[in-house]
Amino acid sequence: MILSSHRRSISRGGAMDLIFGNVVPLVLGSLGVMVLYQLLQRYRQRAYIQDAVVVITGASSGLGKECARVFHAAGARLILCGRDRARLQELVQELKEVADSKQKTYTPSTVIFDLSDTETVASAAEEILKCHGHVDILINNAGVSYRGTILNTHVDVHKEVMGINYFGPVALTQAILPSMVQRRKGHVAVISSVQGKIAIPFRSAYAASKHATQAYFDCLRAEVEQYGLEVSVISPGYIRTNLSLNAVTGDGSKYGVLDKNTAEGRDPREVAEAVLRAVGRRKKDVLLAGPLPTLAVYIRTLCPQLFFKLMASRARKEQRPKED
Ligand SMILES: NC(=O)C1=CN([C@@H]2O[C@H](COP(=O)(O)OP(=O)(O)OC[C@H]3O[C@@H](n4cnc5c(N)ncnc54)[C@H](OP(=O)(O)O)[C@@H]3O)[C@@H](O)[C@H]2O)C=CC1
Ligand SMILES: CCCCCCCCCCCCCCCC(=O)OCC(=O)COP(=O)(O)O
Repeated sequence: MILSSHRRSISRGGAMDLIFGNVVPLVLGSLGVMVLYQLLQRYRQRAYIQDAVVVITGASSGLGKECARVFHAAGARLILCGRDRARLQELVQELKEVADSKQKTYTPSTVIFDLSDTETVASAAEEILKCHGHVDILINNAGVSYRGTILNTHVDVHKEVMGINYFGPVALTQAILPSMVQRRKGHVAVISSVQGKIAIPFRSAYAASKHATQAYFDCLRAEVEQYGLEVSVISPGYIRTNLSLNAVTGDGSKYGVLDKNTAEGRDPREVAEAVLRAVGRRKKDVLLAGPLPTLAVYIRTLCPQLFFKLMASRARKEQRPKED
């Protein structure tokens, strides 16, 4: 009896030795490595953005405006683009007044142009390049959404949405790209959408433009890696902005409604911070969405038949009240 209790205490002692001698140092060591890795990542992210020349399209409102605020606070030399000179100037004034003792910040420049006019996009790109002689990071953010049934949508509306969301960013990217290739340095980011990965009913023009965006920038990433350039496709879910208010409908008129999904969407500031992290960490493809849209993306890939059924039932349900 005494012997067996002695053996038990020896084996308990052995287990304690194992835990304190091996497991605890291993766990603490791993935690330490993780913390160090995180600190290093944060340092690299800060260094990447500080002093970088960052172009943001659609900076006059919503996510673009918040991106301007967070990239400015992170020390970027901003070039803010949009159609509305007065609203961009107001933002520049606001940013000028924000002084941070810890971070060196710069007064942003502005370039005014309409993305749907590809002729002016080329001259706008020249103006952008003249600001600091080069561009480090181009963030293609501007965009417009759409509401309507395919049956009642004029083909010109599809062209309008593709013009702003697809051909505009393509024209701007291609006008700036040669200078990035020449320097063997540069980063092109684009704000796509969950709808660049799945297509939902009554969003044909918008979802098509975002799918095209995803495909174009995936091709670009593959083609420019050899020159040391980075490409990030960022795909958010609903964000609390004016996107639904500004959406176009099938006849080309403005939708003008703040949808419930948009009103209850993520805070644009939070999304802008996630964009800063994604760009700072040179992420190639980021889905910034909740569990349900993320599940929908997986179902579309792994079980397309189920996805198509779900979308058809969604279309029937959404249309019923309007028809009644
Ligand atoms: N809100 C959401 O739920 C989501 C948004 N996104 C994407 O985020 C991006 C930003 O949209 P968000 O901030 O939400 O919406 P907003 O409507 O608030 O902002 C859109 C911006 O795009 C600019 N823009 C629109 N048309 C043109 C044009 N022809 N030429 C130049 N600029 C133009 C607008 O400028 P102006 O002020 O002159 O109209 C505005 O600054 C878009 O690409 C959108 O698809 C992605 C997922 C979800
Ligand atoms: C048996 C399992 C069932 C699981 C159900 C999953 C199906 C859920 C469908 C979810 C659809 C999500 C759509 C998300 C759309 C979105 O976030 O879009 C972002 C935008 O770009 C918003 O633009 P909009 O103009 O549409 O407001």
